[in-house]
Amino acid sequence: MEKKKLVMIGNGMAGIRTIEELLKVAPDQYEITIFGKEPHPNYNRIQLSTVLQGDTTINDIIMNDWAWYEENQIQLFTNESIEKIDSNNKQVVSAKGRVVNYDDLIIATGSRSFILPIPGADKKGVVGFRDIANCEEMINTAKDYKKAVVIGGGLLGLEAARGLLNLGMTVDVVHLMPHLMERQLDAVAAKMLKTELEQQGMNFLMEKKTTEIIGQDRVTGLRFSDGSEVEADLVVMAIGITPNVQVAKESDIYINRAIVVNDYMETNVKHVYAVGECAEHREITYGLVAPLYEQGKVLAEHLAGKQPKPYEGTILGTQLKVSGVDLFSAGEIYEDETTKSIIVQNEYDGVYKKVLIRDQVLAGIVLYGDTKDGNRLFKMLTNKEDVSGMTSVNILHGGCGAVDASSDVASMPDSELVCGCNGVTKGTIVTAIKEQGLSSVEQVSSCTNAGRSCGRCKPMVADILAYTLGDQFDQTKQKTALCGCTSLSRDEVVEEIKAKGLQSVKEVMNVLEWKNEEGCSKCRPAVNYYLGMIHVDDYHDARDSRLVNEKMHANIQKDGTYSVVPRMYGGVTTAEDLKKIAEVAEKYDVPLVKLTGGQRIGLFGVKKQDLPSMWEDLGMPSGYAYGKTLRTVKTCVGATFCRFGTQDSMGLGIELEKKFERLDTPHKVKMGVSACPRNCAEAGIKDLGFVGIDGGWEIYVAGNGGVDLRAADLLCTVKTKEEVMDISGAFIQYYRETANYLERTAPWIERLGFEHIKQILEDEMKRNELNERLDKTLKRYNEPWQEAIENKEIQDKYYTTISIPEMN
Ligand SMILES: Cc1cc2nc3c(=O)[nH]c(=O)nc-3n(C[C@H](O)[C@H](O)[C@H](O)COP(=O)(O)OP(=O)(O)OC[C@H]3O[C@@H](n4cnc5c(N)ncnc54)[C@H](O)[C@@H]3O)c2cc1C
Ligand SMILES: NC(=O)c1ccc[n+]([C@@H]2O[C@H](COP(=O)([O-])OP(=O)(O)OC[C@H]3O[C@@H](n4cnc5c(N)ncnc54)[C@H](O)[C@@H]3O)[C@@H](O)[C@H]2O)c1
Ligand code: SF4
Ligand code: FES
Repeated sequence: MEKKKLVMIGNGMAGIRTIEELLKVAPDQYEITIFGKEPHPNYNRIQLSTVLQGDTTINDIIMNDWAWYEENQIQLFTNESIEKIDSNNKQVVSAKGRVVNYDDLIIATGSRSFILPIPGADKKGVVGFRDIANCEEMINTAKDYKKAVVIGGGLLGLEAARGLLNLGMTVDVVHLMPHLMERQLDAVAAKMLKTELEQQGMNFLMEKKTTEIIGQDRVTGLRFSDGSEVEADLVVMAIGITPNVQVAKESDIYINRAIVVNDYMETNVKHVYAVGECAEHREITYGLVAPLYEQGKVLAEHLAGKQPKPYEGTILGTQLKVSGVDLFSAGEIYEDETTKSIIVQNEYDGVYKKVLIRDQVLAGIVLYGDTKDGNRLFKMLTNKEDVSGMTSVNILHGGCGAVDASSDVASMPDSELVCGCNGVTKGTIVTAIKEQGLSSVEQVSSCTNAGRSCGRCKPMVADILAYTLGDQFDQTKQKTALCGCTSLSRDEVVEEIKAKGLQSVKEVMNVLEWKNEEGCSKCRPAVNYYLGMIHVDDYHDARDSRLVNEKMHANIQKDGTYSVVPRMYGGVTTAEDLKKIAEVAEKYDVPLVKLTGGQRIGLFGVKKQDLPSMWEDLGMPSGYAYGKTLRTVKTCVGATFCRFGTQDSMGLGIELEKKFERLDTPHKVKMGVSACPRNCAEAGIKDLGFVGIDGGWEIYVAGNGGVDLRAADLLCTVKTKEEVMDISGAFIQYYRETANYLERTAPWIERLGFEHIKQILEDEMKRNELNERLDKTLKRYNEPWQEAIENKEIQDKYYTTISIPEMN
């Protein structure tokens, strides 16, 4: 049966959760196309605060990588917004003019930062805080400027302010109201919060209304309604959000504050749904993920025809992600004549607790300084539990004064909520641990979703694991399980492959009893790599288990096109090769021809179906610009032309590249060869670097010039090219055999210790053994594009077009 077409506008948290839920209940129902305005795959927006605060990196917050879309056969267009919905013809039109038909349409466009409509708001240095681009702008600004002002003392503003302090800026927070976070905290809790944040270094300008942003091109300060001014190099607006509904505005979809939906997320137009922050349900638009995920589940089940329970709205619980601050708030904040309150204020310990009760049920909770009763109280609030038989102590502190984590967990009822973001209870987690044999927090997350959003519940998940597994709980496994599909660590998997002689990815997963028999995008490429590393003589590579770029032998670009980067050994080319590249660029109408950082020429924006014939026309080897393998060997001109050169850097570079090209390594490997210590080829920030000196070469290892800058360590000095090849081969092979898949040489050497690696490489016998295994492995590689050109099956399987929506 032909699949129905589902199009989703927006590639954010609520939308993608909806698709994940849909794939669970109706994996084959739809051919799915997603448009995202941002250039990234789906990421955890919540964690932008932690990225800004320096606790994690952008790479770590990707939730569904490119491979996930590919594996689920989802056509993703990033960096491409939808500008028009034509609900009569059931079509959407993108800003690039792409027209795509749908049977069902989901609008999941989220919100944008509200920017004060005041003079100067468009100056350089004024940003919202909503996406990766904003986050990067703040991080970059902090490198050159020192004074930040955050407008808005709500959740977002305070998390941004903490991040900017961590980036070394001085920070003023401008707030309109008399106390901070007035939507979540009462005056007492807000005062305690303000005192704590002042101690952390924030300065507050309370009850200030900004009327103008001053400066020429770039912001230099703010002016307030009372005439006072404050200096600023960076202004972050965190004064709330505006739902993104422009795209629906010109159609006949009904919009109030946001897109109005019913209890099944249906809009007034048939086959058009809205979910997330762009949706308005019973006159409420939500700005936290918990309700949006509930909406997503209902919508997915509705689309799958499962007749879900209607979505009836959510009571929100909030916390602030600033270290040193422990607060929780839910429901109503302020007393009135219909409420009775229980209040405990312990100024000495900095603890404040307030529970509001109306008609014998909880109406609101404010906790500051001690939030361990937050989830229990929140459950009482949402379940509308009758508290008439309870004392105030019982309400505030529960049945017993338990202290340690395990007894806390033991006394928790199964129905108690553990992960507020994802609505996961203790009972669900315990059942998953027992039934699926889970043994790490990561596995519990991937199985139940607990911990996948703000991450605050992870310590509690770990406590539940420890309590449920008892003696079998192994703290070390918490970090080392290969992925959620197995409880085995990398080393255990490698040992099992060797001991049991396992030959294929499928066999590894079967014999080692993977929980998910197909594996996932994390373990499949890793297992394929380990198998290839172990079976030196022969290994039948599982191409479909590789990461998408390696599978395609081309780097997939933001817009779904690919890049073509032919090899230029040592960065050296010829007029003949340049002519070929120019002809191919012209023939295939290549939109961008660019010199890459690795001294070669890249052709960008190539259509998938053009790849084989382009490579055939080029007749050059692949540069593997997409691979976990040797990428480039950067060289300086060296002794051949440079008057400072003492060695033949180009000659050595070419020899190295020819020897190690195509070899699978745990992560990409880059090399640099300079012919004198002026080091023009930047050998000091390469995985392997060589610097010519009088009478020989210095060999440097484990440098990195990327995000985590690391200067390479001097491993040794040698006299001849042969020694260089010998040490390099042994180094690479030792890295191949001992690193975790996707671990660069820099973290690997930190983990194993430089001295240890040096000792191994100083041992001639070990070096010989390593080189022997390496040489055997190198024999089995062929030129991948030559194979593809000669093999029709490969071409049909990987390089024909599938369901790419047509351009208008
Ligand atoms: C810094 C920060 C910290 C946060 N912390 C928390 C927290 O601790 N807890 C919590 O629960 N929530 C938190 N949130 C809120 C949470 O991130 C949002 O509620 C959630 O991301 C909303 O999901 P969504 O899918 O509705 O919107 P989004 O995640 O914003 O996704 C919408 C996507 O649609 C795209 N889009 C918009 N228009 C178009 C178009 N016309 N065509 C194509 N694409 C389009 C947007 O570019 C965006 O990528 C935080 C938010 C921020 C910014
Ligand atoms: N930890 C979390 O749960 C978390 C963290 C960050 C963001 N978020 C979500 O992101 C969204 C945006 O957060 P937000 O804090 O911007 O929104 P918000 O609406 O919660 O808070 C905005 C704050 O700015 C203040 N304000 C409004 N106008 C002002 C002005 N002119 N000058 C000074 N202050 C002014 C308001 O009084 C309010 O306290 C919300 O939906 C929020 O829930 C949640
Ligand atoms: S590294 Fe030395 S030899 Fe090479 S180009 Fe620079 S100055 Fe010349
Ligand atoms: S509470 Fe946020 S991920 Fe669990």
